[in-house]
Amino acid sequence: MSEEKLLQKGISRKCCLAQRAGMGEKERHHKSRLIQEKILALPEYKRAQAVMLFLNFRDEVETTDLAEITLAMPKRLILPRCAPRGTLLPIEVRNLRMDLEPGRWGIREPKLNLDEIEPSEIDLILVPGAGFDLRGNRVGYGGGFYDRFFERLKPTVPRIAIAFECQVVDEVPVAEHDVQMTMLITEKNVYHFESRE
Ligand SMILES: Nc1nc2c(c(=O)[nH]1)N(C=O)[C@@H](CNc1ccc(C(=O)N[C@@H](CCC(=O)O)C(=O)O)cc1)CN2
Ligand SMILES: Nc1ncnc2c1ncn2[C@@H]1O[C@H](COP(=O)(O)OP(=O)(O)OP(=O)(O)O)[C@@H](O)[C@H]1O
Repeated sequence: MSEEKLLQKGISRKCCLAQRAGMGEKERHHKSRLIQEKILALPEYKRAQAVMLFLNFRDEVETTDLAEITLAMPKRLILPRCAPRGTLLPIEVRNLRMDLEPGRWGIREPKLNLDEIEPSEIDLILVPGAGFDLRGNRVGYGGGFYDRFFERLKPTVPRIAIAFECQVVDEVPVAEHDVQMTMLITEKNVYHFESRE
């Protein structure tokens, strides 16, 4: 990635995260609930048998209840574990109280003794991010974890980003490796993106 692109991404990330950090606890909780309701109503979610979700850390959209609901449906719940060199391991979780431990950065991650699944088993992936634009571009925390992981999924798997409306900006800088989102869910909207291909 070019020096300039890296710099642009850094600025965009900081800007979006500052917006998100400006929200109060109550506001975040309320908006997270609205986002969860929108996800539960999606045909893509209803259809999916195996859902890859993430558990929120820092001031992200809260996803713990959605994880519990997914297990209760019952659907298969897959959570990411960070591994070296920007790799995400998809691990199946059956019990949120028993199966998690704090990983790098304090993110709640599946324990390593649990089953790692094949990415091809995933029907739907819910994606975190720092900022998004309305073309489906995403900027994350800069680890490149998700872009690398998307390459391992079936191309038909919907990539559904979750964020607060305040994380949506006019334009997010894009690099060659960046994979476009299929949808973005905020507390206000469900955005569908057309594929660039
Ligand atoms: N809830 C959740 N889980 C997730 C992600 C996420 O965005 N949200 N990730 C999405 O990819 C991965 C974790 N990615 C991360 C990448 C960088 C940093 C981070 O704090 N980086 C430092 C700077 C670099 C470093 O220390 O190596 C920083 O920002 O201060 C944190 C998480 C996998 N799990
Ligand atoms: N598919 C890929 N193959 C090789 N390198 C990649 C790939 N995706 C990202 N990278 C590298 O990873 C680093 C971070 O990329 P980028 O800034 O796009 O991450 P991000 O999308 O913000 O992070 P994350 O997905 O962890 O939230 C860059 O140096 C980039 O070149």
